[in-house]
Amino acid sequence: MLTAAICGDVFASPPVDSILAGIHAVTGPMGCLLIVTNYTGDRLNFGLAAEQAKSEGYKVEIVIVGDDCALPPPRGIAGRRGLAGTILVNKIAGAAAAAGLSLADVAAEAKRASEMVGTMGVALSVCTLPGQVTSDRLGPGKMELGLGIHGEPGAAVADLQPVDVVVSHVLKQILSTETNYVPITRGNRVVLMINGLGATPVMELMIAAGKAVPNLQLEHGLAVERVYTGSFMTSLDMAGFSISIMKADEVILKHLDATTKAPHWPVGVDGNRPPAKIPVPMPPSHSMKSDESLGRPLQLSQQGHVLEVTIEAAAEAVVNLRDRLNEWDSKVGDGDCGSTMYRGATAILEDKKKYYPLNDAAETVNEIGASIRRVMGGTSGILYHIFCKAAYAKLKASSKSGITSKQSSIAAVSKYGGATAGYRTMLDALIPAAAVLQERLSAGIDPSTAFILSSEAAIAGAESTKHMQAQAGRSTYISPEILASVPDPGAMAAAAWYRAAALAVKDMYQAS
Ligand SMILES: Nc1ncnc2c1ncn2[C@@H]1O[C@H](COP(=O)(O)OP(=O)(O)O)[C@@H](O)[C@H]1O
Ligand SMILES: O=C[C@H](O)COP(=O)(O)O
Ligand SMILES: [Mg+2]
Ligand SMILES: [Mn+2]
Repeated sequence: MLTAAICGDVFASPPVDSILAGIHAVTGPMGCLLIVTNYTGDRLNFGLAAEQAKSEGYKVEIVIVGDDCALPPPRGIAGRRGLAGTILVNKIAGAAAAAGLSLADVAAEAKRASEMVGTMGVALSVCTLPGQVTSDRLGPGKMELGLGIHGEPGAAVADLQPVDVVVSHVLKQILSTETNYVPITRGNRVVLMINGLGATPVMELMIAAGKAVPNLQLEHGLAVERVYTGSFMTSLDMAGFSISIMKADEVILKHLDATTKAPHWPVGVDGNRPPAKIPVPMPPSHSMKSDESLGRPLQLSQQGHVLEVTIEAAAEAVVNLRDRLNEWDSKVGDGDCGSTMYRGATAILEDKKKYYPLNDAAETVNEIGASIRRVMGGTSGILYHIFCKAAYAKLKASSKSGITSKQSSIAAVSKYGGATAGYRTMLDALIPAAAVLQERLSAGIDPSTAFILSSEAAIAGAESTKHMQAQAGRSTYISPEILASVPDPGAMAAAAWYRAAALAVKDMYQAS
């Protein structure tokens, strides 16, 4: 199956450096195919790692899987979520690679497989994030249809039903001719995967499979060629299962039947081969620069001191907001925004003491990006990494480019993330802040007052996300009724660090 799996923190994409370490560890002359589930954080972190690896001379291709059939095509730019159908794509690509196909051919087979598969799930419980209180949103006797595997609320809540009713509903939805998500019609051959979400006994998965097979045959006129039951793609301790259907032909069946060392693949294990041990080189811990002059200066200039205090204040604001960000994200996303931002903020506070050349604003911003890149992961991590890179480029070109560097950071986040004002993201705090800052500076107001006024615009912009429909990120999968009472966590985080930075600057100028 796979040669390597790159893990992030719970529900967050791994950071670019972890992905690069994986690529470095396993890529030979034939190249490397990255199979990525369709989440913003995954797409961007894997995308940047792939670009970096290519620039180092590696051959890398990416296939993105979005097999979710639970929701109508999303309003915004996020696309369909990657679910358990990805496991079938992994198996097919792995067998194609093991058969000696070229990188381009393996990628083409994986892409074709990803277009043949659809998935939908039903949850009987909400999963528990380590260290967080489990949501009680699912009352007794209820189930969620069309779940996401990251704990976000399902597409619909319904009364518990007998398993045959549930299975029949899910199959209809996957095979719907309205959404036309999978190219499966009567008379086709298919494979079926019943995937446990973490807390469903094998016996119950078998019962679901026992209902699904005759339903596919009799109701939908399909030949069921293979049935896989097991816990392949889980959501921590969630009870429930998902069903994936893939259209099958000889090539797909051959790859699915090929032997594999993967211990949990239910057929084809030919035993007795221990997993290969692959040495993984450690990624560099801060920016790739070998420049000896980088590192914390012994003597801070006045500007260096201001920068240090500002960074501290901004990072501490994020640290203090962790639990509330997680709480908001658990309602309108997957509950990890606070933990992801916290990882970044604590790394910044730690690295600042050793690595940040605080007298040089441009290089310091670059080092902040390096701290973020090393530890954060997730959508926020990669977008803040891009934010810092763009600011660095601008500041390096001219040390007086404070406001234009902010604008080009925002433009870069918008370019790569695909969102803009009104999409219900961090940009709804940052864009109004940059606009007010620009306006006040042009009006001749002193910079620290302009900074304060613009931070008020950031707070107001973040609060205004409560009234926005989501067009980017995970909130696009959440119903408008839930969104209406909760602000976008990424916007609140951006407003909080920006406001704290502005207040710190004001305090320092007032004191001097
Ligand atoms: N395309 C995007 N552009 C800008 N910001 C985005 C985008 N998608 C999501 N976000 C921001 O990211 C925040 C969520 O961050 P995080 O929890 O790290 O993401 P995830 O868990 O989805 O990887 C959202 O609240 C939103 O502000
Ligand atoms: O399994 C988690 C996925 O990597 C989610 O990615 P993301 O939340 O960072 O977009
Ligand atoms: Mg996440
Ligand atoms: Mn999240």
